[in-house]
Amino acid sequence: MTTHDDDPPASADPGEGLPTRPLTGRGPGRSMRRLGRVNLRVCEGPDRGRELSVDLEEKLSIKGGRGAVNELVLADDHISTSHFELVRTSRGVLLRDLGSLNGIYLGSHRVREAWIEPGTVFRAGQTQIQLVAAEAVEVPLATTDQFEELLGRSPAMRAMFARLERIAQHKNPRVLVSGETGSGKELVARSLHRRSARSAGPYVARDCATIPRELAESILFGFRRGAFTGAVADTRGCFEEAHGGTLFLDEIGELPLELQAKLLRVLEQKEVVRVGEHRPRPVDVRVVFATHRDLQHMVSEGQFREDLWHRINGFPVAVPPLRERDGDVRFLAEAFLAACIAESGAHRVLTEETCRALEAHTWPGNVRELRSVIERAYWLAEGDAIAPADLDLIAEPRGRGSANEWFLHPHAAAVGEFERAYFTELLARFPTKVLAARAAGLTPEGLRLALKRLGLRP
Ligand SMILES: Nc1ncnc2c1ncn2[C@@H]1O[C@H](COP(=O)(O)OP(=O)(O)OP(=O)(O)O)[C@@H](O)[C@H]1O
Repeated sequence: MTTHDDDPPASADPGEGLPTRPLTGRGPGRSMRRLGRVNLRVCEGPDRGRELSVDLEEKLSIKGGRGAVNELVLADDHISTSHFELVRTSRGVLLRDLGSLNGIYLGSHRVREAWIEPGTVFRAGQTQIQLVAAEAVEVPLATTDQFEELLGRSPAMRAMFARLERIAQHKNPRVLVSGETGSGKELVARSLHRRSARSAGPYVARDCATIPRELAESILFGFRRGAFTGAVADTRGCFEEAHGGTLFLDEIGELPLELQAKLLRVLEQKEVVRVGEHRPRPVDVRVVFATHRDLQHMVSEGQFREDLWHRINGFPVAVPPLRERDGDVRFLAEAFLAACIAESGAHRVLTEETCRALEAHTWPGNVRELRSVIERAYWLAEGDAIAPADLDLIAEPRGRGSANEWFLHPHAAAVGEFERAYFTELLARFPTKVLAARAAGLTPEGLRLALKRLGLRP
């Protein structure tokens, strides 16, 4: 996530390297050791002898498969286009099957995912690959527990703040923010804008998942009066609205393929052509993209343009899931509670037991879920102290409790819990919300409303 940013990432243009400035200007940055460079060697199969060395600090994961977009491109016919990945986690290197046809094997065991150590050999198709080394690197940490509106005191978040600080100073970085739903991607974009030299300019946010397909081009690039039925006046698109500032394009993976080509042109030429016009209009916009999907995987599957992926992936920022932020649940809970008190005046406190219940929870809806749990508990609590029962949480990891455990909770809480687990899993399984809605037997609007009701999506 956070890098020694003196070196631009491999996918960035020359000259796009991040400036080497102090991290916050509020004292020297500290650092932590985190998994960094990973070396792989192909020891058996058509690519035998191939070696790969990747900085996981920058790349976050290494993918292997036959598709050209993988870091480790393999010629083995028994390997899928997008076969496996090695991911940096707080526990080490996680090997994960990406839904391949023939699977991955550790010895004779087929595994879906496993933590592997240097020296481990795994097999994909007829190819054997060894994790030769996994080295720790020193990662700078911000010395504050806040980056504009983003709060966090865990090392994972302070490492991200340090990286954001450097990106914010950059003239025109291409930032791709990834992270689970509700983890704070939009807040990253807004905070980057506020910290940048463009902060006096406009900040415009658009969620590509909610733009109707037939209107997408005119919403992004604008249209001329009379260009289509209902186009009653010349109208700017969001690129023009964000001129001089920042445009945040959320859920970029949901943009239809034909529009991805047009978007790429706009990014390269820095000008838009409104629907119904021919005249290009210059736009000076810093675009921050976000996704909760694995875009690289989508590229392998032909669902996302490879050239656009390279174009937008200049500076990847991975927002860690809340469950990987040591100490942040309590810190954020107290901050959200303080905001409720400031707004309505009634004093409440979280008991020690309540804090422990919050920390035991896995937070599939991440910070958004935590925020809505605290806000709900604040209003439901009968006395000054917010008790664990006011949280309406089930202590077991979501969706994995046995049927017997569901009966220990009131019907409404159990159903809500099930629904949150169901929709979180649904979103993780399908590349687009349209497909997710279809699988759930809902309209896209029905899905949106359900997610909103459950506090899983805006
Ligand atoms: N680090 C943080 N500090 C304070 N508030 C946060 C933080 N991260 C997220 N939030 C709050 O959590 C909610 C969800 O954040 P946000 O909308 O940025 O998430 P997201 O990842 O963009 O969600 P989605 O995937 O649904 O688009 C917002 O209310 C936001 O203010």
